[in-house]
Amino acid sequence: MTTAAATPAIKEDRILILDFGSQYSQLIARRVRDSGVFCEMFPYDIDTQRIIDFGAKGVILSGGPESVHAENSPRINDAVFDLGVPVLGICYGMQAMAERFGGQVHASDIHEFGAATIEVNGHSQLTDGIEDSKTDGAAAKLNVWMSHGDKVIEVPEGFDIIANTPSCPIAIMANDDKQYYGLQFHPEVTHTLQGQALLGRFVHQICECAGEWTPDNIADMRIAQLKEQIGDKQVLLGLSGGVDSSVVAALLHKAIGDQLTCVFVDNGLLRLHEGDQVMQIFAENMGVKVIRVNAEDLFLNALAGQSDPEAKRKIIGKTFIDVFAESARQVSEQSDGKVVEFLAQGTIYPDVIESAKSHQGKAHVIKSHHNVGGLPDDLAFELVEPLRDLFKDEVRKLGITLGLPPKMINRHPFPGPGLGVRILGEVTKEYADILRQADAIFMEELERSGWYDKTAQAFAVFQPIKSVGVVGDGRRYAWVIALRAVETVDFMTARFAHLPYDLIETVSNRIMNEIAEVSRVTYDVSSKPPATIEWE
Ligand SMILES: Nc1ncnc2c1ncn2[C@@H]1O[C@H](COP(=O)(O)OP(=O)(O)OP(=O)(O)O)[C@@H](O)[C@H]1O
Ligand SMILES: O=c1[nH]c(=O)c2[nH+]cn([C@@H]3O[C@H](COP(=O)(O)O)[C@@H](O)[C@H]3O)c2[nH]1
Ligand SMILES: NC(=O)CC[C@H](N)C(=O)O
Ligand SMILES: [Mg+2]
Repeated sequence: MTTAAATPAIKEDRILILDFGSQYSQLIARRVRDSGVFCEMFPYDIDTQRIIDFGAKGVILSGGPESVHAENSPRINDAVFDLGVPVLGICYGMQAMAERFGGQVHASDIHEFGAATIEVNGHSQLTDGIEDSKTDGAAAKLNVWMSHGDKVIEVPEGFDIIANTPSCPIAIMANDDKQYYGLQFHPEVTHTLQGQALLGRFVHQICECAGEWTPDNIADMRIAQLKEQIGDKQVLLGLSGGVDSSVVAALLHKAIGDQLTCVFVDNGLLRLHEGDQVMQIFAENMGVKVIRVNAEDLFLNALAGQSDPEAKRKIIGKTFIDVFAESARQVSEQSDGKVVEFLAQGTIYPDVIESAKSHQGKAHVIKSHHNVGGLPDDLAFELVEPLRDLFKDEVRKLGITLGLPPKMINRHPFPGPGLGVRILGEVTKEYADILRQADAIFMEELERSGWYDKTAQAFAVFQPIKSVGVVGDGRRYAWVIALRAVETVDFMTARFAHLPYDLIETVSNRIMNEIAEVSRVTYDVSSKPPATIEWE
């Protein structure tokens, strides 16, 4: 029974975003969450049942590249309007709504792109009192950001024209009775100065969502959801000591106490002394039961001879599950034979998106995160993934609320496949030992120079190629280490960190001097996209 956590009966007030393919759709989600309201985005064509089950208090229809006049262009599922909740259409979303209710949309190839000032002449619940500037007696003005070719030229019955620009006669339309609204511009981009105010007005006043998407409330809500999902059953949590699984541990500990057993797997692909550190932190800070499994041989044997990145990820994902299954048997034996039905993981939203298991869009598989795309099809557990819809910065805030130590919260992420995806090609213990030493030197110097906290993630990568060097008049023919450091907020895009040359020089000299098996060090200057953060 491989099941993603089902939508629980206890729900926070929530907004449904239907994505028609705009480049800014993801920003709508961020803005709504920033105003304290939970939301999720789905492709415009998801099943009717899912639209109903989501339990939205309001729906936002995104923009999109298509034209409502084009054959087979996307249409709004009528189930949206049957929900009886307010609907906000943005750009394409507005045009599709106008067309649906009998208005007229004028097709054009010419694009209006960029800043525009609109005049607000009409009144609506959405817009009244929201303005950038107003002189007595004159129309209120809004500075907005447009990106469209088509435009609505006649509003449907029941709608009023609220605002216009010289080139766009209907920049805002509103039907206050039904609470349907259309914006031709993009409120989700920061160039629309009152964009956050308009979205806030929509979700709070019009949809009547409470501003409960705050770390305190998220914690309470998730704990209640976990109690409901798990009942009196036993749960096994894969605990890596990273931010995500530590936050899950804290949530589960609060929700179900000693029905929780954590398993920390030493897969031989961890950083220097990591196993001991994790066990120590958890014994000291968390008061949760943790089993440590030494599975280095198991992982390295399974990986022997494998050099394809996706194959390696799948093997690691499966071996993790094998270890979890064995631990579950042991836990079950120790608790009067009660079967462990649930496996908890610290899966977060970017893991899901990049493994394309998302209900969020039709994204391509970039890489199979071991805990999502790398899971076997015949998983014998029901998954518990309370962070599956959160971004990393939201997880960190939640961790602080739950009282986790800042040192744990501010750790750089470390991928489950660990050094397995930082040793390019085949993984061996020899390579892992060399890489561990190089990585430890890099971390030490980052900490010492204060750059650890200024970068979002940094690590060393083992290159299985040899390069010639000269040491003490002798020839050295040895391996190459790459250093990687990035700046990013959400790990979806990243810029390589502009570390000072002096720091890179210190690290490079130390690595080549202290590790005889390394003859050369390089610095990775690739950003994401087009590169990814990890090399495999
Ligand atoms: N060594 C490990 N032992 C047990 N479970 C693990 C291990 N490594 C990863 N996992 C599981 O896989 C999940 C995803 O790993 P990932 O590295 O993305 O998250 P994390 O380690 O919790 O946090 P971070 O991203 O900050 O490293 C973890 O949350 C955890 O449930
Ligand atoms: O738990 C994980 N399992 C994985 O299989 C995995 N692959 C990448 N990452 C981490 O995800 C973030 C984005 O990485 P990429 O740009 O390489 O996709 C970075 O923070 C990566 O370290 C993983 N985490
Ligand atoms: N940004 C959008 O949603 C654009 C909508 C539509 N494709 C247009 O050009 O008008
Ligand atoms: Mg990790």
